[in-house]
Amino acid sequence: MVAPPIIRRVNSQSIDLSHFDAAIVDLDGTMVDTLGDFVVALNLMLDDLALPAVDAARVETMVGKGSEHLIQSVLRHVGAADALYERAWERYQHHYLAINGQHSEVYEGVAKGLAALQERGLRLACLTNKPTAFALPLLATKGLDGYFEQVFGGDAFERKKPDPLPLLKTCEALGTVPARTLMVGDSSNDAKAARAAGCPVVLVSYGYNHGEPVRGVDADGFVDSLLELGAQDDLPSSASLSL
Ligand SMILES: O=C(O)COP(=O)(O)O
Ligand SMILES: [Mg+2]
Repeated sequence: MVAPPIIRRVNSQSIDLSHFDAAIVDLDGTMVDTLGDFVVALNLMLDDLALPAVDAARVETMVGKGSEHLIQSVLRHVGAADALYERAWERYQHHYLAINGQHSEVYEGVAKGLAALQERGLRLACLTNKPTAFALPLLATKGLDGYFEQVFGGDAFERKKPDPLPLLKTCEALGTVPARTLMVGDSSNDAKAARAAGCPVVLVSYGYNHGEPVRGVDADGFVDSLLELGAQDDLPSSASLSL
């Protein structure tokens, strides 16, 4: 007889932050709405290469798997040859560093949510697929750098999310075990990496999920803001996070 499928318990139980020693927080789409920066830097790059511009709606579906993937996807989208990649990467890096943070906004509830998680005893690391050289100045410009003991970009380890390696390495750096380290992200990339690493995972409802509805992703819970996650015990039970 075929065994019945295991039904994950979702929307049934409030998450208890005392189960966690740390949280690993994603950057783009989770803490900062960086779509504007991506679009501006990419279009300056395309202009330098005499290629047509891309629009924000298209870029949104390509974000989250690191800059290399983003540039390759954009070049393919505008019908450019793969051979242009090296020059495109050099131009993109130049422009991104010059405009980093200028067309981006911190999402509502992020600073308060991070502070609330810390007050509840969780240590924090930021883990993004963005290059570390982009992530560090962005966090500093947005006043978010002080919350994190560790910041790792997409070039910090041999492989990026959705591979579990960056999460396992971040747990190692924090000195925490994956089962007691909560991943907080915005996409299936974060959720897949967390599942494979053995970290529980909560996704925000507002970020970039490769153009797909985020609630279709296999995650342990969804929140509308980081403040909702950090201050959930203060909310009415109907608004509590499910796990
Ligand atoms: O691909 C990116 O640059 C963004 O990555 P993140 O969502 O992991 O921060
Ligand atoms: Mg993200």
